[in-house]
Amino acid sequence: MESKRELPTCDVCQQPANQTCGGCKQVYYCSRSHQKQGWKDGHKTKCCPFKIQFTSALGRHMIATRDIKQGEIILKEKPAVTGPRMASTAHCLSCAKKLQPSMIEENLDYYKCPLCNWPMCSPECAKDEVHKNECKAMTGKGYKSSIKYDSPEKAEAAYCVIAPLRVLLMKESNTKQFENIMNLESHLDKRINTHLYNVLKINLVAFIKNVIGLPFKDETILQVASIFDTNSFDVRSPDGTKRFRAIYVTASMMNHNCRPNTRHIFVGKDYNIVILATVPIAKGELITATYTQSLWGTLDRRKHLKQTKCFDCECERCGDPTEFGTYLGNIYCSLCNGLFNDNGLSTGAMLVSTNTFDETAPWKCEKCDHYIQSRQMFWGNNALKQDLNKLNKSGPQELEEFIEKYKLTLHPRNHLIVQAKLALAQIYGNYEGYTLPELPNDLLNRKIEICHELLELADKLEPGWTRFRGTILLELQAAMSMQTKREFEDQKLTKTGAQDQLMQSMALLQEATNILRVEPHMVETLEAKVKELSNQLDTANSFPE
Ligand SMILES: C[S@@+](CC[C@H](N)C(=O)[O-])C[C@H]1O[C@@H](n2cnc3c(N)ncnc32)[C@H](O)[C@@H]1O
Repeated sequence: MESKRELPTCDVCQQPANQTCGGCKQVYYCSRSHQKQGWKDGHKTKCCPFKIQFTSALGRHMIATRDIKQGEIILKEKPAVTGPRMASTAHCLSCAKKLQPSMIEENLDYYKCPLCNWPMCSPECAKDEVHKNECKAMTGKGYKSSIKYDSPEKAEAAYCVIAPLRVLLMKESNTKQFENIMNLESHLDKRINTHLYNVLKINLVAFIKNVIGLPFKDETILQVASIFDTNSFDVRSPDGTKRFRAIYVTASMMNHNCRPNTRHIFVGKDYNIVILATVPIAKGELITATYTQSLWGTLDRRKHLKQTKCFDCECERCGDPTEFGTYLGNIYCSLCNGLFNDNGLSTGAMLVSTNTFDETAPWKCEKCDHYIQSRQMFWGNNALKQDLNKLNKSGPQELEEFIEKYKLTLHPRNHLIVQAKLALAQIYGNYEGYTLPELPNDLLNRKIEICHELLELADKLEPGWTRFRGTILLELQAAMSMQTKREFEDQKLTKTGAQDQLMQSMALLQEATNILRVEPHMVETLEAKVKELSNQLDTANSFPE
């Protein structure tokens, strides 16, 4: 016999109901008035287009409870706790600003909190609420920081105590939030015997127990450090002067995917996180973020995820030896190599991993029977990475030479070549001596060509409304507008041709604006760019036919 389906009931009066909340599609109401009442009674703070589920393979993760549109805000959340990074150069403990030493009593030193002696940016910050509890806990036990800062660029390990201390002090001051944080995944069992955690056992545990005298077990103290390592977001102010770690309890329920469907930004003076859908997300789909760099090859991404987040990524991209046909992490086969097409690019075949989920699996040529061991790939990759890191990136010359030097080994979309091209896209058009008006036509064309390549790559690896796409679109439209101006002045373009090209630039700028206008610090720049391009269009329109 068919079982009777239970009728949904109204969240307010528990009577049968047939209307759902439009925001989450999870809660039912019998009428419009009860929907309004439910909203006021507290649904307002709980309504969201996702739910948290659990599976043994993925742990807790976010699932869309309704279709989510591209660009839609999925979640806005305050940080549960913030703190300096594990090892940090001198940063203010309150506002997180990177500090510069100044002359204090004839010595180059930082301004320090008069009570606990940690470097701060000002007396106001020393008195700030964020710092109050830890300052009291330290000075109450007669502790004063005595770190000797050798250089403003040297990261100090002593900072590792601050963020865990803030969480542990919450047990008394904000018990609910303390429990929320302690409920997060830590992977302490996998981290506890690593070198870093052996150091923390000596420094952090001794500081919390012996110096501050807090009655926590060693394991609880290390668990907090491990919760930070697993869940915290790296937060930076738009101008790059402030940098810290923050835990957002709900946002940290987003699992990782190497082709994510969200991005996040931080807004307001409290650095609230805003999670945005970069592509349309269908009801029932996982809502994912990336914990690594999208422009790294699979070997590097999986290694980073294993080391920092303690899991083996088995997403679709990691499972595809060509990374959706981009060959981002691949190199040419040294036997098949040597043939070129008309553009001077190698037409050789690629070496691909025989099992991307096994980092020890050999790599094989797609055309011939040539194999190499995975460790050769690792070594080669690392050697070239070091080569790239050493380059002078204040100008284009060494980056262009790198691309030329490795064109027989690395595909034009190999991640190292892509990183060099990304740097070039910024240099051409922006750096001194290479600003758009100064750029010769061949370099202007080079910038445009690189921007197109990068956008194509982004479509495959991190599609949709990502910050990467928004930024490259801005670079491309600026270069294209300059190209149009020059071609029109050189009479290579008719008035209609110029108008058409400027309209294409405007379409790119519109898309960049749709992507980036949610970032408050971008609004002014975007408005200025729209105004500039509109003026250029008006000028073109005013020319006689
Ligand atoms: C920020 S937490 C995400 C929430 C976590 N799943 C939980 O249950 O608390 C990060 C951890 O989630 C797990 N995780 C995230 N993405 C994953 C994925 N794609 N596959 C397997 N585990 C994943 C890993 O254990 C990782 O260290």
